[in-house]
Amino acid sequence: MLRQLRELYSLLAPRQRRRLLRLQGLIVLMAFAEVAGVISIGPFMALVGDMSRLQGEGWLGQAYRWSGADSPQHFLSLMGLGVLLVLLVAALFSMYTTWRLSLYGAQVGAELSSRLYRYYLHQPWLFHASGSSSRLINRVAQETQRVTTKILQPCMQLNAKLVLVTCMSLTILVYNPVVALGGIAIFLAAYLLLYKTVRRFLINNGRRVSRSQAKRFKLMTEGFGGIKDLLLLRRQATFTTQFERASQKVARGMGVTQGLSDAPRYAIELVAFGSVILLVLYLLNVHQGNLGTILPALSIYALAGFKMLPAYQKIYASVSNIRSHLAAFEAVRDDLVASRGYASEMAPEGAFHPLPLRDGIRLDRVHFHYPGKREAALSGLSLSIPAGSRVGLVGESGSGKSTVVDLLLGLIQPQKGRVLVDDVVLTEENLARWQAGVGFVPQHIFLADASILENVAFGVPRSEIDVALVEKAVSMAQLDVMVASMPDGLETRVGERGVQLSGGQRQRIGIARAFYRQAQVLVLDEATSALDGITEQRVMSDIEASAGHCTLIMVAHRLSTVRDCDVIYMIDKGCVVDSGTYAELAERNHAFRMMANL
Ligand SMILES: Nc1ncnc2c1ncn2[C@@H]1O[C@H](COP(=O)(O)OP(=O)(O)OP(=O)(O)O)[C@@H](O)[C@H]1O
Repeated sequence: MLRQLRELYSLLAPRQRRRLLRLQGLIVLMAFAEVAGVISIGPFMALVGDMSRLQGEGWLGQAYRWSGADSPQHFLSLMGLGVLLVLLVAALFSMYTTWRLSLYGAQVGAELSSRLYRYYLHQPWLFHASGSSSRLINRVAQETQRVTTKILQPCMQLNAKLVLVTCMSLTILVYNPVVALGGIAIFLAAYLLLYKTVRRFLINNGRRVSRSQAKRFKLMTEGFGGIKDLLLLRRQATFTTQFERASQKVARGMGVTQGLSDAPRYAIELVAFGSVILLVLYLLNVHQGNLGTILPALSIYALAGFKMLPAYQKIYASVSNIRSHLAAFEAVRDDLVASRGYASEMAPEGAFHPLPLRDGIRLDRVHFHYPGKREAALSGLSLSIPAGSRVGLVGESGSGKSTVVDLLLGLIQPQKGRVLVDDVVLTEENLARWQAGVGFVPQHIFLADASILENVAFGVPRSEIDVALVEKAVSMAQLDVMVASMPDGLETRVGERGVQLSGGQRQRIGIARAFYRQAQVLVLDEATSALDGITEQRVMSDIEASAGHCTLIMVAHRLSTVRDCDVIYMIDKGCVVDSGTYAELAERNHAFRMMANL
């Protein structure tokens, strides 16, 4: 456990560590204030037990004469008030420190969560293509939440209470070593015994919660994501049953951990009462029943015990919570380590000047192998795309067209071969500049639950959207009639993932999004497949019109889409098997004729 906590500490940013150090100072001061409160009760009780001390030469007698109190009772009341004041200051200090500690824990948790989110959003395409988004959502939302409330915040509590218990124990140790050592030994033994008994159980319990939590997120993402199929197939029960089972496991796991952290309190209270009886008997025996001597010691022990008992309980509860939820930290640890020192902000889009394209783009004998796949997706594929031309990529499903598109977009890099823009090889250094000039329209457009305006200018802050440019892009994508018929025009919201729009309308928003970027290279991956023939023709002719200065790369199953292309590449098993104009291919290539239904 200590190893993991050290790792967690090493993940903190220097600023967070400095704050922690300042809080540590506050914690020590809080412990001193609490100790002062406990000690202050001693003289007061000594006086209650033996008022004749006021007449003596001791410091109590001197304080009485100096105070100007007109009677011993008056002095006792003043002392009582003084004790209350010290206790009040200690209580206020403790409240303030606890509040700061909770805030600190929550803030660190929020920062870790944001750091993970930022890290995941900046990961390359393959990272996302080979993993599941529900796993990432679970880590950013749920596991970091557990790290915050079940590890970080208990850690802060643990820290504060350990300092308090140590200071308090040292104080009673100075006051009476026998009583202090006896008391500490009894409580430590009781808690250690409890902890040893439940430790393994807590660890396994935490792992079970992590597994079930991940399953719940997966079921939510898949259930809501595939709702249309679920409704149609009436398979909701499969999902709800699994969800219920996973939820029960999470609830049981969390409940058991909480119960195991809280329940021992009652057993320990019993130990505490037993100890008080033992203490009274011991003191009466040592001081031969002299109440005046016993009372102050007893009050100090009682108050110290009153403060230490919940502190011990908190330490135990914190340790069991931390132990049980370490699995949550383990789930995100590697990603948190990887995200350490991650650039807090990537340069904004506009900061890159697009890489100019004068001659053309060339794929030179590129190979690409997806991790974990036996067959290569691309094996030595070469093709060239002259600047300003319209190029079509056709081929059977799985032949490698989308992989070529991903290479052209710079989303993946070839394992062998080169991607050349003019004669410049595309590398990590110039990738951002290349991407700044490329517009991409995928087959499935992602629409945010926002207005059409915001969806066209996707990712641009609301105040920085160029509305005139959006209007132009909307008109070029043949969307102006639809927008004009909508109640709020460009401000009309489209619903989550664009559920309030037809497939064709969604795709046209995607096309408008590419136009908004004023890209010099436009890549359309099955972008017009959801449009009806007439609309496709109109959108294509608009794209063609605007593509006067644009290079157009189109992937299409429907060959009519690429009919007007300057060159069409036929791809099969990761290689270019033929190329030419539509007419040339239709004349000489049998497979092409089959695809075109000629
Ligand atoms: N993220 C991925 N992980 C592993 N393999 C992949 C991944 N994406 C594609 N592949 C594999 O790479 C090969 C080429 O796929 P690609 O998507 O490029 O074909 P495609 O021609 O675009 O197909 P379609 O027309 O069906 O979209 C296929 O065998 C596919 O299974």
